[in-house]
Amino acid sequence: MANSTPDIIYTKVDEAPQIASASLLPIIRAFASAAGVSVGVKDISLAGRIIAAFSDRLTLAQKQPDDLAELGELVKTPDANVIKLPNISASVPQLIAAVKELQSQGYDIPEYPEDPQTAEDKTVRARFDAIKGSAVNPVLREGNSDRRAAIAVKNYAKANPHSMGKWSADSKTCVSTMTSDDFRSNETSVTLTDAQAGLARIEHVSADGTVTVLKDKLSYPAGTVVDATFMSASALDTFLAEQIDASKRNGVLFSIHLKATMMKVSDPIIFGHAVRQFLKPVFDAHGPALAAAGVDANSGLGAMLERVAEMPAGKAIAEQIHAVIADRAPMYMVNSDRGISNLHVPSDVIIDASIPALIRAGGKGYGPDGKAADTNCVIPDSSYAAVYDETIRYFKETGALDPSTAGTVQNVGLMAQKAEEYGSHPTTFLIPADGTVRMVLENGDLVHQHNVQAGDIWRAASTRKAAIEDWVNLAISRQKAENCQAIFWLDETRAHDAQLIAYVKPMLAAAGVADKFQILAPREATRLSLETIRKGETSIAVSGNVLRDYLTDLFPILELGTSAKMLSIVKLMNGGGMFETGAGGSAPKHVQQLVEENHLRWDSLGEFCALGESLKFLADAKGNEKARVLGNAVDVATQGVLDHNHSPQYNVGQKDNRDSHFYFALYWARALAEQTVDAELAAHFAPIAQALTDKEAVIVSELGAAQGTLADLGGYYHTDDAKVAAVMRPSATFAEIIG
Ligand SMILES: NC(=O)C1=CN([C@@H]2O[C@H](COP(=O)(O)OP(=O)(O)OC[C@H]3O[C@@H](n4cnc5c(N)ncnc54)[C@H](OP(=O)(O)O)[C@@H]3O)[C@@H](O)[C@H]2O)C=CC1
Ligand SMILES: O=C(O)CCC(=O)C(=O)O
Ligand SMILES: [Mg+2]
Repeated sequence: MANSTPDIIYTKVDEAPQIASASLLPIIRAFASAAGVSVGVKDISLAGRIIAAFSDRLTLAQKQPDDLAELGELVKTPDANVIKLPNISASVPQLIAAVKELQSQGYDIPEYPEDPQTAEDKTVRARFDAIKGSAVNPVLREGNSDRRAAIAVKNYAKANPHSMGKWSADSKTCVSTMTSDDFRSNETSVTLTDAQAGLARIEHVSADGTVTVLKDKLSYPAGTVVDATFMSASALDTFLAEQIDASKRNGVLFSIHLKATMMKVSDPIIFGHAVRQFLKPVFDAHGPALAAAGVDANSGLGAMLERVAEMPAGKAIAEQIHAVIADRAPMYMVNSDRGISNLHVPSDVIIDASIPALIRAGGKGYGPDGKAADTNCVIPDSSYAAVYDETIRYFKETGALDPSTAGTVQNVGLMAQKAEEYGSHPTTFLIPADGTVRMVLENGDLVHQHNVQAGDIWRAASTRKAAIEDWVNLAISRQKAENCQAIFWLDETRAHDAQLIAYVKPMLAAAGVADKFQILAPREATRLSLETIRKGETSIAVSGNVLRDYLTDLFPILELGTSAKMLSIVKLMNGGGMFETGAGGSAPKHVQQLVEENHLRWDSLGEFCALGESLKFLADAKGNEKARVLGNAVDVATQGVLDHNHSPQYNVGQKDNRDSHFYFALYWARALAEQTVDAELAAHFAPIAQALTDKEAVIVSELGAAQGTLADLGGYYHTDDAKVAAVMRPSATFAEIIG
């Protein structure tokens, strides 16, 4: 692969970032080619992954190679230089919608078997399961995470603070979480000794002694931290029922926040419990009929209403559903205009983005009446809920953060080699019958054992020694570079964290930097970090994988207004580099606005930051000095876009993504024309910079004229490249100069 691999791999993804790429990537390729830098593309989109998985059923013209598998190999080599945009981690409703769209385009993709019975259905289902949920990031993230705001971005945010909702001390907004029998409370954890290294299996032993192997041939090297835990279904139901009642009693919106995408096995099941508890009278009255009609609560109220509409007695059931909803506490809405509630689609409310947005708004969510209201934020598992609880308490006490003076929380996140809960998908099980679940090692040691009941969710997760050590070393080097407060967000009273602390403390001591770090449980770390940034100072959060995810949305959304502007570097453990674009997702709402008004408010600042880093990495890795010149000029261009306020705005008629790309190209070309390190590049870009300068008014007017109409993308999950290009490159003048 090495010789034919392009210098940089850009990723084809979904939704807003993919549409933005239709405008940005031609610019990047044109500029890079002037320096002899090749930029390839690998398709990791949801549609692309479905097509690759079922290529055996497709025509030659339709077939696609498995780009994700190829990239998964590449990131394990020192040659890797990947710009990774956010992709859809699909929930079942999204997967079904994508299949339907591909079928309508003539692709012979099978239906998603919701309840596979035959051997063939089970094979199909296994292929879909490999595509479902967070199926890309765990494969590509062969390194730990370094996410922070670049200094220019942070300074811009201070000079141009975003609006923040006001907090009042008597806000009724709160976080509610379980106090027992959840993943946090039931967790056990061990670090495997040399004698314990090797294979492991997970088995279920039913009350009558029948042993069923749930998973075999797990392979753990010595030093791996292996956890196991479960969430009790009955405790969960009791908790949810209480919270649904409490929300009504306290006059607040009911909301539930999960990560049904990334935690693709456990969280859809928990979401399904919430749907069933909220609509308990309906399920009590019609449970068997609903099941017979194919209703799966895990797929949400939206899919349920569709199925109910097809039932003979559907009208009466639908009426009962609406009557129950009317009688309950009002629900936190995804889109009140369209009647889309928190419980409609499991992937609509994703905790890392949803709670920070609510906190940014002063603790308000939107109710069914379209009005902002105080909200009960239900987070069933208590492992990380304290972070949000403490943030909300802090703002109630002290008022909102002021982005014009706030400091920053950076993150060093443990995520390599599918660390922690992140990699638990193949070892998470919905328990079929009462009994025990145990993990047994090759040497016969029984390392975990839990008494479980039917319906409980049991899961194991592992974290490898090499990943942990790499993470601690990254923390040490980042703390040294910033010379600021650094906190390991680890709770010594939690089973898993205690094992990590046993790694962290000796490593810090050996490096002579124990005094530079604190180790604090999430609640205490949250409080101290908020106090630190309120003083305008910097803190580094050194965290596990889930907190990496949560904190790199929470703090950026408070400090910068969005996590889209983050610098997000994955230093791959085998020497390569992966540069993620921002810390946010694929912004589905943005596509809707583009289709309706031909305005794309996606901000590509994350792509600009990643591109600069990728080019400079290329220069270091391959001794390509032209790439360094290009990379340094990217930084100047990014600063120019910020300084001159050319970032996309919210509303139609204002500047959008395409305008920001034009200005990025203009400033990039100027910086290249003006630099004196490489005369050849300066000579190449001088006329381009001149042409872009001369034609600025024409180009801006051509871009502006495109807005305010419907935009045809030729699809949602599997768009038509030519149609998207026509929408995203409406300025003939600009396209001609870029070439
Ligand atoms: N790295 C990855 O691959 C990731 C993938 N995802 C996936 O993305 C999808 C959506 O997830 P969700 O949790 O809704 O999070 P998103 O980050 O996509 O959306 C939340 C909101 O963040 C704002 N936003 C995010 N990125 C940008 C940007 N570049 N420019 C401007 N605004 C931005 C928008 O707010 P507003 O509308 O207020 O402007 C948006 O509506 C899911 O399929 C999820 O699995 C999510 C996170 C990371
Ligand atoms: O992999 C995913 O599903 C989401 C990842 C994510 O949200 C993040 O890394 O910030
Ligand atoms: Mg995230």
